[in-house]
Amino acid sequence: MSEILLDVRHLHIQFVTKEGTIDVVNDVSLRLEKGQILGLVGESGSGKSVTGFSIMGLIDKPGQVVGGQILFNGEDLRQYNPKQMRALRGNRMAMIFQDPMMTLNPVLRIDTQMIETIQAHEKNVSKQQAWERARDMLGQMGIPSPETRLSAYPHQLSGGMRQRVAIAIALLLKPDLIIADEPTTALDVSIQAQILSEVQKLSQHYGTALIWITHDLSVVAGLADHLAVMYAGKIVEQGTVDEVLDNPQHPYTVGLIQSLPMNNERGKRLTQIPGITPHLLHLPPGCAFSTRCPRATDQCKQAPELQKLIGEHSVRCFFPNAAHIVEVGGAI
Ligand SMILES: Nc1ncnc2c1ncn2[C@@H]1O[C@H](COP(=O)(O)OP(=O)(O)OP(=O)(O)O)[C@@H](O)[C@H]1O
Repeated sequence: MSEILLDVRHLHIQFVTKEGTIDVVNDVSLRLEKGQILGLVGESGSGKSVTGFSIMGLIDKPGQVVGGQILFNGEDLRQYNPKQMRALRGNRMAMIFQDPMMTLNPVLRIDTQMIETIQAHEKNVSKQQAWERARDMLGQMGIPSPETRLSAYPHQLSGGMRQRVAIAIALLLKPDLIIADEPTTALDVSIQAQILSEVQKLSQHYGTALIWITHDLSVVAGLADHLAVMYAGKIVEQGTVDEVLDNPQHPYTVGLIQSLPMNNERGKRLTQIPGITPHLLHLPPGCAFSTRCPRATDQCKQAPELQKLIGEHSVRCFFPNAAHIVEVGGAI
């Protein structure tokens, strides 16, 4: 039987700004089994990072989780106090960021940082044992001559190496869950591909589940088992990678897939989703995508619920691509 690691139910997060209260994440539900990889995809500002931060208990004023549940190994993290959350972070769950310096301390050598991470969470591990574990983890992250790199300071490493070290630190305590917020976006494509493949191998090896946040569908297409597509704070489509990519139902997902370079003919301009993401304070009534949507009708002035389709697939649209779908369930 599969074991559910993370079960986010109807998450609702608001930011209070001078202009008004904004629902930055609204009715987001996500499930992740142990060891699974979920790609959380959407344009800038769609609420992906805020969702990730809320799972880690890192939402701060003016933001607030105002509704929903975040169940991790069956326990509701919204009931945890800051001390309990700190113990969980770094130990059972970790986060990696676009900028590895969010994880790394610029004035400490890599070995010091890695040994401290292990010894802060595990008693009875000697310095030598911790050093060996650090060395092995750097090696597994594809870092050549890890012994030498361990005595380096972060600024002595390239951007790609720094990110590998940050990922190695996140993996050191073999957490159940890592949330990766665009960690390869700033790197060149070949280094990005190497890092993705190493992370995928290590996640399988250690049974670590991953939420990989990205605006780039092509990054997660070969990495994730499941995809959730966000638009303006809501999940508009989710399912297994094959369900979503082979059979996209929401017009926004269709647009994201069509705009991938691999789906465009050489020499032609890239296909783009028309229009821009509306500001969250000024969303159109009903479906937030309706102003950019080729399928929109008057009905879309009402807000569609997430509808279950076949398998694990679901979509938030009155007019999914689903002429062939025989069994469309009720709202989730
Ligand atoms: N401190 C803050 N105060 C007010 N609004 C915020 C704050 N942090 C985030 N937001 C708003 O929350 C919304 C979601 O932001 P979030 O960073 O989660 O988007 P994203 O999909 O991860 O995009 P990006 O890839 O640009 O980070 C955005 O509209 C953003 O303006």
